[in-house]
Amino acid sequence: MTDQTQPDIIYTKVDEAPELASASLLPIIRTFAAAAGVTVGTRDISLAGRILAAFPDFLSDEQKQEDDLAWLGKLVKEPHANVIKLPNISASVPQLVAAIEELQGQGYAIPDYPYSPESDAEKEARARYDAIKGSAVNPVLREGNSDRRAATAVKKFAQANPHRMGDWSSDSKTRVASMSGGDFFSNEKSTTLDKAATAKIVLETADGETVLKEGVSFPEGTVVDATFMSAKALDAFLAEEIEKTKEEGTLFSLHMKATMMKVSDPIIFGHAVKEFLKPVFDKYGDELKAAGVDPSSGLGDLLKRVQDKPEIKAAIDECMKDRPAMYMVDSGKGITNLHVPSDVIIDASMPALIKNGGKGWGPDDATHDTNCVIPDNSYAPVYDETIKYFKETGKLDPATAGTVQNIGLMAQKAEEYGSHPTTFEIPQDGTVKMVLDDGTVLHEHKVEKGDIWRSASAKKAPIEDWVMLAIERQKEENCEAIFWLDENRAHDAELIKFVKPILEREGVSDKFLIMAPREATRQSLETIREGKTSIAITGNVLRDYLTDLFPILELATSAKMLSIVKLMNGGGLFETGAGGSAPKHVQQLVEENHLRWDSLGEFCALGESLKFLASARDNSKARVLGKAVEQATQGVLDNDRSPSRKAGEPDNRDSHYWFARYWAEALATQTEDTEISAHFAPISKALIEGEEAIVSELIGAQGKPVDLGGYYHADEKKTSSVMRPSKTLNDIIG
Ligand SMILES: NC(=O)C1=CN([C@@H]2O[C@H](COP(=O)(O)OP(=O)(O)OC[C@H]3O[C@@H](n4cnc5c(N)ncnc54)[C@H](OP(=O)(O)O)[C@@H]3O)[C@@H](O)[C@H]2O)C=CC1
Ligand SMILES: O=C(O)CCC(=O)C(=O)O
Ligand SMILES: [Mg+2]
Repeated sequence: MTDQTQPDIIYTKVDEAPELASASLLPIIRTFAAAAGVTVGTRDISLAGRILAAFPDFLSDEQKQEDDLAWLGKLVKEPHANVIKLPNISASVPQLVAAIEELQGQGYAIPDYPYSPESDAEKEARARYDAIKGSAVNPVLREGNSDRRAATAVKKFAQANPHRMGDWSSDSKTRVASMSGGDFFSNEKSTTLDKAATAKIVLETADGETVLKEGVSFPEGTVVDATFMSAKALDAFLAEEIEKTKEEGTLFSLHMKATMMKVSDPIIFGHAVKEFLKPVFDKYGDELKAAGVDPSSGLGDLLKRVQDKPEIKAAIDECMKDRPAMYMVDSGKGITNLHVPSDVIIDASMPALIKNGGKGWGPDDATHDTNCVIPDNSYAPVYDETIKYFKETGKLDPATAGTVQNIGLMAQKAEEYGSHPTTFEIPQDGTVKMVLDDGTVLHEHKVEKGDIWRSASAKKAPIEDWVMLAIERQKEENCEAIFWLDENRAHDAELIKFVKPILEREGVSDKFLIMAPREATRQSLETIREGKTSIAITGNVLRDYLTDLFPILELATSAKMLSIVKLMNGGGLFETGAGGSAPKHVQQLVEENHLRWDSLGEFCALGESLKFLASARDNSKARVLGKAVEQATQGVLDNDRSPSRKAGEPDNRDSHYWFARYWAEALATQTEDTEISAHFAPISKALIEGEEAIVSELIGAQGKPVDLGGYYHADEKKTSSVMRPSKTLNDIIG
């Protein structure tokens, strides 16, 4: 990889709503950048693209696709990397299967997803699909720690235009339920290695020793954790909460991260499906198994598989009558919380419920108080405390609230999000041991069949980089800064041993607090209620949770966040917002040709990427472009040009027109680079003069269903024609 062969900026091709938005925005970015000699390339990290790249041996030469994720994985370790990363699908099994079927229907002869692989070929296909499953992109690209916050302009806009917040009442029955023991939190052990080591993980049983994993290598200074969740304790807890929910008259809801915790959380989700339908599984367990039912694929998949089994269907209906009402994903279509493991994702689902005053949607298409089941106690206290705080003090006022920024430990697959290769569903009662090459038993746990055992780790260099990033950010903001670490949790206690000496060495110990997540939650909420800023310095999971929770409370969405990954080898990865790919937005576009996706995250990331290019390569034209992007973003906010939610009103495409117009205007009127101003003067003029035609062409396109030629692998030409319906605008952009 050399600078000469590579575009200055790589913009990622993704899925769903952000990819639709790119069809309209990327041509604008490319045209504008080209005028300043900046090149923008694309690399495909979409689910369909990653599937095709994994099966070259099943495809014709024209169908073959390069493995762009592997290419990007190398790029992010190079000092000149400059990547704009949009959110992509982290696929659950049902999503993966749907994408495979769509591709097969388009003539790509890839293998079916083998649910229970038997032959070597099936095992091989399954291994390739498993590598694509879940959050398979972010951990590869995130070779640095995370800095997420609302840009000042975005925060000011939210304060001036506060969104609606649901009221909280002190007698709300909404609550968080977590296990009272036997969970990952209570079983955790953690040690920091004083020298480099290689470990194996074994299960000792009455029948002998099974090697679960070998050759797990750790550099010196790695914090290595091991823990497990007891299957029995989990089932007892779920059974009790189902009963309690019914007594309390609330909605039953389960909040997991089956995408990012792609091994452990689908298993926990499966336990909930099984427990909810316990009488059915007790009576028809064998038949369900024979029909290929895997509870971790959800109720939706189960119902499909028993379509022609009236007796089981009747038993399910009977059981459901006796169960509490469920929190719904789509009450109109009967899609429940337990239908698909990737539908309810905790980072987005809990904040949305909290923003709505603790109410979830029920099967009656009305909102109700909800029991939020989050089995493990490691991070559930954050939501529990938030809910308690709002019950006590009432809702937050976005017009006056301050902001919580985040510095997250993320690099090199830090903590739980890197634990997939070392997570196991225990096949037999016994003892799991993690043994180092010198024979030391690092960790051991007595386990039972079905328990979920896992080891997670965090490396020294990323930890140190994270603490230094926090120090830098605190200096910049000069505000409250809290390490969300619990001295009574094994892993956190190890991290504190890194944090304290660095703070002392840098002479800044007095600028930082160290608080357990529950206490830090309350403290931060009190701080922002006073209109002030707090920096949350957290591990990887809380990075994920908090950068949806606080933005959703403060700005209504995490899509508007600035999300910077300062790559450890010097490059920059600029993520667009902190949220996902908004499948509901695609549904609306397909039905009524209105895309409510807000590209503010893309605008912010583009500005940062150009500024980074300017300083990393001393490129003054990129600096001019970047500054103008900031002005254009400000223009979109000041003039309220963000997309509306309703068809017939300005949408994502309109916001891109205004972004282009303000960008061109800023470039035409700046005086730093006369070549650029001369180039953009006529473009700016054309965009201003074309307003009436462009706006009416864009609005005129809305209101009718559209065909994109696919969902996971849409037709590029069709998508482009849907997303670029204004001839006047297209003629100007070229
Ligand atoms: N970085 C990444 O790559 C990430 C990927 N994901 C993936 O995204 C998919 C969907 O995840 P989900 O949990 O539903 O979360 P999403 O963030 O995609 O959606 C939740 C809701 O947030 C709102 N929203 C999100 N982005 C925008 C935006 N740009 N403009 C306006 N509103 C927005 C929408 O609300 P409304 O419907 O009310 O308009 C949306 O329905 C999954 O496949 C998941 O794995 C999730 C998080 C991060
Ligand atoms: O990688 C994913 O699946 C989700 C990422 C995410 O939610 C985040 O980084 O905030
Ligand atoms: Mg997230």
